Amino acid sequence: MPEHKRKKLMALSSNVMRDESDKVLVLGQPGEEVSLELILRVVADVGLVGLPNAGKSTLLAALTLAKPDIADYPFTTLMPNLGRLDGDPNLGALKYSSEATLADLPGLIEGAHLGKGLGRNFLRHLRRTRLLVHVIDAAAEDPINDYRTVKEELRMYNPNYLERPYVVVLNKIDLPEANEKLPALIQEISRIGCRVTPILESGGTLSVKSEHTHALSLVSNIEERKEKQIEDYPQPLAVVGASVLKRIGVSEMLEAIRAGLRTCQDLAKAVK
Ligand SMILES: Nc1nc2c(ncn2[C@@H]2O[C@H](COP(=O)(O)OP(=O)(O)OP(=O)(O)O)[C@@H](O)[C@H]2O)c(=O)[nH]1
Ligand SMILES: [Mg+2]
Repeated sequence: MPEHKRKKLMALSSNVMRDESDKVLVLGQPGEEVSLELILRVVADVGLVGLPNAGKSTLLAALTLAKPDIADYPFTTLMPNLGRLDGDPNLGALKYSSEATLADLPGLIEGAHLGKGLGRNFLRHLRRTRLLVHVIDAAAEDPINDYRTVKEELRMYNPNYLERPYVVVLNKIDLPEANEKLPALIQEISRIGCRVTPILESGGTLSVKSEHTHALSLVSNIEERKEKQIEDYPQPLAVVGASVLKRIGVSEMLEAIRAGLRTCQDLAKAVK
């Protein structure tokens, strides 16, 4: 380095010194240490939710090429699994617009929003989904209670999740205990999300309104100030019985999911 440049450099910095061979050395500055926690959120169109062992991973494997672990014990899935749903071939050239990514999440249990089971960590993965699919083991002792538990956990984590369009799959109908109660379950689940709300009409007469939750905006202020219960959120777009393991009702289920995705697209267009 020419002498004049070296002088200039030394004048500019207090951290400059020379070694024996007259080389200019610039002293290092103290470094900075940072520890970063990066939070990953998967981007999927459809989120599969349900209690452990309901058959979420089996469903993902039935509809996509994903190969998630499937086993007869709870909490088989510890991290979300993703699978790609092919576009609907009936749509011809529009086929690709009907492709979707499905996320199979770990099972939820009561108290998950407080950290029980696998906790609330994976619930964030639902944030960017457009459609939810509730997977219920219809052969379980009390499937309605299981369904309510999952909805309640979603509500406690983020009430917006209950506003999201959803389809309910009553799984394991190959088992006689599920098959027998299927019609009653479909009826009961379709009803939840459709509270019969007494409202005061403008004339002051009391009437009963059994419409979609959004009608609640009409309800008196006192009613509105109360915390929303799961009955006050939208009804399912569809409730279907299936056995994803034995491939019974899978095409009907797929049609319900595709129709749900179309509804989401229409809703998104309407908002734009
Ligand atoms: N009989 C019957 N069994 C099923 C059906 N679908 C899934 N199973 C079984 O139910 C068990 C649980 O299935 P998984 O797909 O691992 O359930 P999961 O909801 O992903 O469970 P977690 O990952 O623990 O939340 C497995 O033994 C499956 O073979 C079905 O339609 N009928
Ligand atoms: Mg699983």
